[in-house]
Amino acid sequence: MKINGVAYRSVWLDADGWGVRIFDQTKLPWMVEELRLTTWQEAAHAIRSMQVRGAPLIGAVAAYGVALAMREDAGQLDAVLEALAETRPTAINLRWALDRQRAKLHNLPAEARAAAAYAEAAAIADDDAETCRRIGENGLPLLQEIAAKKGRVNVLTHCNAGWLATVDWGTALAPIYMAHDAGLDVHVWVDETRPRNQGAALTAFELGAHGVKHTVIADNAGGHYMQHGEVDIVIVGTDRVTRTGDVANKIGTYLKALAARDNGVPFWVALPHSTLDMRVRDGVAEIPIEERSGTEVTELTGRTADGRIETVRVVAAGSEAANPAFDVTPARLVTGLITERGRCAADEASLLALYPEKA
Ligand SMILES: CSC[C@H]1O[C@H](OP(=O)(O)O)[C@H](O)[C@@H]1O
Repeated sequence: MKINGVAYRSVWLDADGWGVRIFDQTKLPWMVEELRLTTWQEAAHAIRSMQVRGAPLIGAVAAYGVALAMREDAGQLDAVLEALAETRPTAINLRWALDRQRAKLHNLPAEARAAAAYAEAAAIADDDAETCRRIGENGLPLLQEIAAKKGRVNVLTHCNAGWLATVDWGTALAPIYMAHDAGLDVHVWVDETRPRNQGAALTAFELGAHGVKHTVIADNAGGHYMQHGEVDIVIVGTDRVTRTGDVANKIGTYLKALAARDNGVPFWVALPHSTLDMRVRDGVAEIPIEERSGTEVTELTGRTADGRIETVRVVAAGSEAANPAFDVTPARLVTGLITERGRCAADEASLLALYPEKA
């Protein structure tokens, strides 16, 4: 997508053909700062520190991390795959991308691994960009249907599931970009998404850069707007969908789904094939939920009036903080899933009808 009229992906190969470039998303929206990754350890740090985040993007950067490792020492494949897999536990795309690299590289001679790893990483990135574009196409009719009835479409989204969470286009935001580009009057309620503020910092930045009307709201305000008929549809991304349609996503998603159900607001989840985990049936019981540092809750980073980026403590001294980074929305609260292959109900039969090869 575009920043100041210039088209970008969220991860790309540097001009020298081996370094990997990303945006440091911990600096957005205050600074648009590119980083050049040259080692697998730097890729791992970028994922762990959330310089890059978002399930599909995590997978793509990990795949390039494997390529950087093979360029350095092709004999370290198993150790690097294991180390990258440990960077973040919830988004299944990380495992999916690493499994693809393992399958591609494991039986190759060492001298062939680097070129093959870079080719596979590029294929993963290209697959994600095209997959997300098709998610946009398959989600667009949902917005067109609302617009036909009432003119303006008010969408609520949680966290950031835009192009900064994927290689391009995004998942939840892809239909919104396409609706905007098709001339629909679309407005987005952007959950700020405490504690890392991916909504306030990243979704708002993306939508603003694309000219999409949006309003940032406190996470706790979404139910109020649904009660007052201000939300026509909720569309969120996801980090893992089980074979029964349970949805792991940023903490707070479950509460939005409850409010949506209570107010008769459709609750849709957008995902690429790489986010499906058909090994899991019960998402609440089986999906590992990442516990991040409590300092993400007790501290807040922002820009001062004179332009300095500062971090301040926002919690009483001495108080502890807990910080689960995701929750699981049971399939029963999900209206439907938007995928690159079409839309379907959040249940096993519907998913297998779309993805028969995953039976
Ligand atoms: C398109 S996947 C986006 C998904 O990933 C985010 O988590 P994080 O920012 O911690 O990587 C969030 O759950 C988004 O919905």
